[in-house]
Amino acid sequence: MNIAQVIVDVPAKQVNQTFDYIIPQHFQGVLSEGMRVIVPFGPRKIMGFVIGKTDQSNFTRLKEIEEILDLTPVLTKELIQLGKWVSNQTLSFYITAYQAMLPQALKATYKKELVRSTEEQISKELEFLFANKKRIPYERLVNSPITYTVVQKAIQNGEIYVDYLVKSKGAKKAITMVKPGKEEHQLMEGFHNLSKTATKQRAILQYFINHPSEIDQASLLRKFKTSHNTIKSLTDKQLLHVYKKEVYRNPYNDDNFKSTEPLSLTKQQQQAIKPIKEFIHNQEQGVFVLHGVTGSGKTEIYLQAIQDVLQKGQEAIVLVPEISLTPQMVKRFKGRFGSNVAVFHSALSVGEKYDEWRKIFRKEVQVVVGARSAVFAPFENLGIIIIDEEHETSYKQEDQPRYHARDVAIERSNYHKCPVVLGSATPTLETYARAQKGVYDLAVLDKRTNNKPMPSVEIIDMRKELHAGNRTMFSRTLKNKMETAMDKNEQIVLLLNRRGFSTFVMCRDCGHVNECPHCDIALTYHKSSNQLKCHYCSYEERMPLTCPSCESELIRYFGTGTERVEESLTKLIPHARIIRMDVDTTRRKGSHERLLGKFSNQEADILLGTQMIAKGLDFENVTLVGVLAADSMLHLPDFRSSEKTFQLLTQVSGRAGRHELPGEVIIQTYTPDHYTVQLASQYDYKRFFNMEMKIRRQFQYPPYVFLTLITVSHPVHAVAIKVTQQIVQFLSQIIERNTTLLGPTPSPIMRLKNRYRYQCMIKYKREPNLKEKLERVVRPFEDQILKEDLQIIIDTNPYQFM
Ligand SMILES: Nc1ncnc2c1ncn2[C@@H]1O[C@H](COP(=O)(O)OP(=O)(O)OP(=O)(O)O)[C@@H](O)[C@H]1O
Ligand SMILES: [Zn+2]
Ligand SMILES: [Zn+2]
Repeated sequence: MNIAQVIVDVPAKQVNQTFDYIIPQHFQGVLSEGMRVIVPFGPRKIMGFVIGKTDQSNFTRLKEIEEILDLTPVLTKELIQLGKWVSNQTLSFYITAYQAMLPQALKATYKKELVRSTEEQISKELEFLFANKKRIPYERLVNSPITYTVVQKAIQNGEIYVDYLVKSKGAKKAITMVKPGKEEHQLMEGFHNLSKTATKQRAILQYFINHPSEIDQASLLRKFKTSHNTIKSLTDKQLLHVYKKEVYRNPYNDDNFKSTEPLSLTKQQQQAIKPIKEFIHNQEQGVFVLHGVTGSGKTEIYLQAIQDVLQKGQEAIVLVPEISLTPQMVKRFKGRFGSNVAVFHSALSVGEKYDEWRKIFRKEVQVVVGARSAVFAPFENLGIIIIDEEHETSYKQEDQPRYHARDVAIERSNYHKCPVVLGSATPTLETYARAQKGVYDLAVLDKRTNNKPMPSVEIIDMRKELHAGNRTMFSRTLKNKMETAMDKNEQIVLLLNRRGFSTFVMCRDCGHVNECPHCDIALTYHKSSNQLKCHYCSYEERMPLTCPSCESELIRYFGTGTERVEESLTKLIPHARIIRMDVDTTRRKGSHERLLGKFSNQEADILLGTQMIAKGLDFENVTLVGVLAADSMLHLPDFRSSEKTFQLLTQVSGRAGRHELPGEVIIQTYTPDHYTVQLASQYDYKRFFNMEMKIRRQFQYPPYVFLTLITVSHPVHAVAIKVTQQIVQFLSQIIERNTTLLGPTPSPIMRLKNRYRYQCMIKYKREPNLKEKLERVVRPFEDQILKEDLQIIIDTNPYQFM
């Protein structure tokens, strides 16, 4: 087996295959599948993954592997297979799939350098450029006045050459440590030999005589208020030894978590966990839907199931949505399993993520809690995969590879023969339908663990408020209830359901709306900076004083951003202490935690925020939840808009009355009779499911059919249309008779970042070889994609339709 099959780091259709390389003698015992290597590719050197080894190649004149980047494979055998599967499922390149499975730190970076290969005199310009160095960065040449002809000639004469370097991004963190370099009696001897005036050296040596163990250099220097020189004098005498020690960055200080014991389960919890435990015990694959109302103790079930898995010596993956990966959540897992838990969170730095990954890689932890990509954790003996809030759309990656973590989890569970648990108070229709059909097992928790009823919900018709002359965005009922709650020192959560509308600027005279010059979308007004921003391409401009179209001065902003709500709330209840949480106030690292911490310490009465406050939060003192504009996303061009609204209303209602104090919910809406609002207020998931399924059947949407969305974009309008037309035409010839083809239609946001976007949708029940058909459809455009900035995005499980 002296030939390696390598997937190279070039995401392009033409190289989406393995390439054969000879494994040189000195690597033969060492190199194995799953390792990263450096290989020559054309004139360059690039990174690649070895995914197979063989004795024979169909190609002659193979090149040799240049270097090995790992001594232990970073991809397990299972993950190599899984990467192929992901790439096939999502129609993405192998290299893209493999890279999505690994921490960013393991991605390669490339550097070009100019190297001098002769001691002889070279041309004056080049001598100057090299300035006595043997190697210089290529950029120095690019930024110099030297012509390429001069360089080319020097290369032809063999005076210099271009070298391509490949590096791993990942930096292990190392700190400098100091320890005694000799036995105690020798240190004593050294101490006596030191000059009386070398007080610092004496003090430090005395310290090591008393504490003969290692200490990090920084603390040592601090302790003795001295410099490196003191230590150097001692190491020169070999009395001390200085060395580097690799450490993990520790974003979560494990000592801060109070350890918790398993709770004794309620009857319902016991019933729910029993079959899961059996599957764990029998090493059986199966998918469990844990349908439990908010506060019903789903998390405790996860914890106790994991405990069984750990006792068997196996490992567990827990996926939670990005925004509910709060310190509260981490605390619950670390509280139970201590430092046996790695945490994957997008707020971690590249280095921190790499460290968490290495804990798994080196088998130092058995549990990982993390957002979507944690589903690829390189465990080799998985005993359970849990997906909390399984309905969350953030489990779908909206970039290549467009995988859904749920599908990956199920694929992995087949390999490991272990259960998957999908937990939610509002499962997706797809998941619940499968549970009803018996494809998945269903466990139900319909009571809260505190045995309190779900908080009562009152729907407020905002049209009536308007008729009664209330022009604020707070109904009279909500205002009164907020004041009552504050009088009792209780706390309030206010959700502004903002998706789908924001604060835009309009001229009252001519109706002109300020739009982004690159996208077909209104600009959003940001009060704090007095700027208009595009939320899609980050274009920004100052808020104009007059209308750009008619020069009227009556240009105003409309809509309800969180900033405006905060402002009018302050006017309405001047003594309210408000914490606002939205993308603007939580951008900085740690600010999310800080704001929640403040609210939890009751330093504020009202937590006002967007979607990000709806999930997972558990505050004892919250008795009132208000939803402003509950219906704002009901009318988006997305067949899941009702489902998403139902999920959001249920989630946010679940934040009230979770402990001793009873809770209350106020939903403000302009469509009080909509079945989504009505059924959410009654916590009637079953009826909502049935209603919504009827509609899905009538209009032929998932779960009755499967969808594939093709989006074509190009800077030239006519090209985008034409290509989409051609695709539709071609597709219509090869798809099944019962399959529906919609389009070409302009995407809901037709122009984005100066690209025109058209789409077509395939709705099908059975479409054999669809992936292959899609590839065939795109093939004629490959040249245009490469050379003309044409983009064709195929999503075989779309969640975004804008
Ligand atoms: N068996 C039990 N006995 C007593 N208390 C319990 C039990 N199980 C869970 N709890 C407590 O009940 C509360 C709600 O439980 P948990 O947060 O697990 O519910 P959940 O279903 O995950 O809620 P949500 O979906 O709203 O996040 C927690 O404070 C938890 O500690
Ligand atoms: Zn105007
Ligand atoms: Zn824009």
